[in-house]
This record gives sequence, C-alpha cells and structure tokens, in this order.
Amino acid sequence: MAVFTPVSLDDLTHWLTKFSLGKPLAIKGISSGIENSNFFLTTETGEFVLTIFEKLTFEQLPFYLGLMRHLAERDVLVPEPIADKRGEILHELHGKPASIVTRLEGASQLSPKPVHCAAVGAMLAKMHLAAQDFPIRQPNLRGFDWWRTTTPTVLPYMPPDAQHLLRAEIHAQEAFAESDTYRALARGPVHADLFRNNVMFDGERLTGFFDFYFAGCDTWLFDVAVTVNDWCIDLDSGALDLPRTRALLDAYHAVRPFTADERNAWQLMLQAGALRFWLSRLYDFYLPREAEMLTPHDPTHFERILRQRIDNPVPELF
Ligand SMILES: Nc1ncnc2c1ncn2[C@@H]1O[C@H](COP(=O)(O)OP(=O)(O)O)[C@@H](O)[C@H]1O
Ligand SMILES: N[C@@H](CCOP(=O)(O)O)C(=O)O
Repeated sequence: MAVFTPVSLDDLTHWLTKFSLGKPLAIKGISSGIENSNFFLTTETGEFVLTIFEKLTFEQLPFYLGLMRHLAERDVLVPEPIADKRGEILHELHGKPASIVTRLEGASQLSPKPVHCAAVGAMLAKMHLAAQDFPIRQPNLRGFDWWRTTTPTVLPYMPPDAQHLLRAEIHAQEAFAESDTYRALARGPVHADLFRNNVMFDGERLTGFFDFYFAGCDTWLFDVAVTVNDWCIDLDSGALDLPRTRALLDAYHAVRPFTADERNAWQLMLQAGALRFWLSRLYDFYLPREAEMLTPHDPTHFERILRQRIDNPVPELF
C-alpha cells in the first residue's frame, strides 16, 4: 500500500531512453515503506529500484543521493544511484523528484545473531570513514534542535510519568551537549536510521545498507547508538543482549577505534538514540500525518529502551 504515485511500463518507455539501461521489461510496486513510492524495475541491463520522492525536495536530495554515490565509489555496500546520459542522478517523474538505484540482493535479517551484528558494525565503521570527505554538509534534521522543538508539542498528550521522563531526559541531553566530552566527539555524515529493516543480508553476508533519507551530519557515536538500540536488543524488554552488543562494538572498533571521549559519552548517547525515536514515534502517534502514515510505530517501545538505558549499566564501548 505504499505506492502513492503509480508508474506503469508505458510511463517508462520514453523516460528511460535518457539512461543507458536498455528497455524497461517489468515494474512492480513495493508494498513496504512509508515515505516514498518504490518500485522494483527490470530493464534489459539489470535489476533496479525506482523511487519517487513524496516529501523530500529537489534541494534536499543531492545530499542523500550524492552520499550514496560517494559511498558506493568507496566500496561501502549501498545502492548506487544511476546517472543518466548527462551524468545526473536526480531525476523528475510525474512532476516529482525521482531516482534509480541498483537493487541489493537478499532480505532484511529481522532476528539477527552476533555474526550479523558484527557485519553491521564493521560496515558502519567503514561507512563513517568513507563519508569523511563527502563535500555536502546537511545537518541531521532529527537532531538536538528538532528534539527541543518537538518536546513541547507532544508533552500535553502524554501521561504524567512519561512527561516526567521526557523532561528529565531533555535536560540531561542539554547538559551533555554543552560538555567538553560531547564537543570532542568525531562527526560527519551518518545514516541515523540503521535499523534491521534498512540492511540487506544474503545468509550471513551483508549485501548493503539502504534508506539513507534520515542521513545527516552528526556524531559517529550517535549512529552507533541508534544501530545498537535496534540490532542488539531483546525486542520485548528493550534490554541489551550482551553477545550481539559485543559483536557489533568489537567489529566497529576493529575498523575505526573508539576514543576515550566516546567511551565516556556512550551511556548518554544510547539514551540520546532512544530519545530520538521515542520523540518521532510520539509525534507520529499523537499528531498523525494524512492517511498515508499507515500504522504508527509504537512509541512505548523506545520509552522502554530509554528507561532500560537509564536504569542499567551499559556494556563498555571497548
Ligand atoms: N536498493 C534496494 N535494493 C533492494 N530492495 C530495496 C532497495 N531499496 C528499497 N528496497 C525495498 O523497498 C522497501 C521499502 O524501502 P524503504 O527505503 O524502506 O522505503 P521508505 O523510505 O518509503 O520507508 C524495503 O523494505 C526494501 O524491501
Ligand atoms: N526506524 C524508524 C522509522 C523510520 O522508518 P523507515 O521504515 O523508513 O526506516 C522507527 O522505527 O521509528
């Protein structure tokens, strides 16, 4: 149900001549996904994913598509945007921004084992290093400033104990953001939404990261925290699973060693990663956008994760 702008083979017959992809052979809407209209596209030369962007603008998209191209050129496993004959990777279809990217093999691994977490950790570190010299800077649009403006919007809808937790966490994060430890953290372009459903595996082989449309410049440690908070937890309780956490962190550290400042920031960064998704889910739950937001994700999942991180010591970074 996530095709908002239909596309037929007839629509593509002429449009695709501006690429060197041969004739279109088949197009099939992808039902998962909540932001864009996505299609599996088969042409004479291969398998691709066509995306029509329903919200992101022509001004915002060069960051995301350019970052994917930059990473693909440096052997980070991500979908590679396909340039047309003029070298452009951002296109227009049915009056909206559109892209064609390579199709990753495999499927999401929704019950990861340590071996999968290690593959994710190593590729994440490789991605951070490879993105360092990407020239376009766009902030994480779901970062600290967004948390501060969104908090007063959702607070009136929330029960008192959750209100108390949210206020306390925002204060803790404000103090953290002012600290020397925070200022010393390495930063650059990050994925910022590297959940299980945004990575492909073929068995134990990682075939790619995708869905870069929440990416932005932020601390690398924030990206690690977001990833650990999804890949390395027991989904019912939100508690960290030690073998999976160790596997992800050790594999990351082997590629890009963590620093002493990052070790000191780790607990609060895990809380920040939980706060970010608690807030976005609260916002979507209490202030839903149009009908297209099918079933809002459950905000209490991230409230539980946040309480878990505050109440329990977290495994050392290294
Ligand atoms: N490059 C790709 N290769 C293979 N499958 C993809 C690719 N991009 C998207 N998909 C498939 O499309 C689905 C929806 O994509 P996603 O980027 O999550 O959409 P949305 O941004 O609308 O949430 C994914 O779950 C995945 O199955
Ligand atoms: N990962 C976020 C929601 C973002 O949606 P996606 O399917 O595009 O990754 C969450 O779980 O709240």
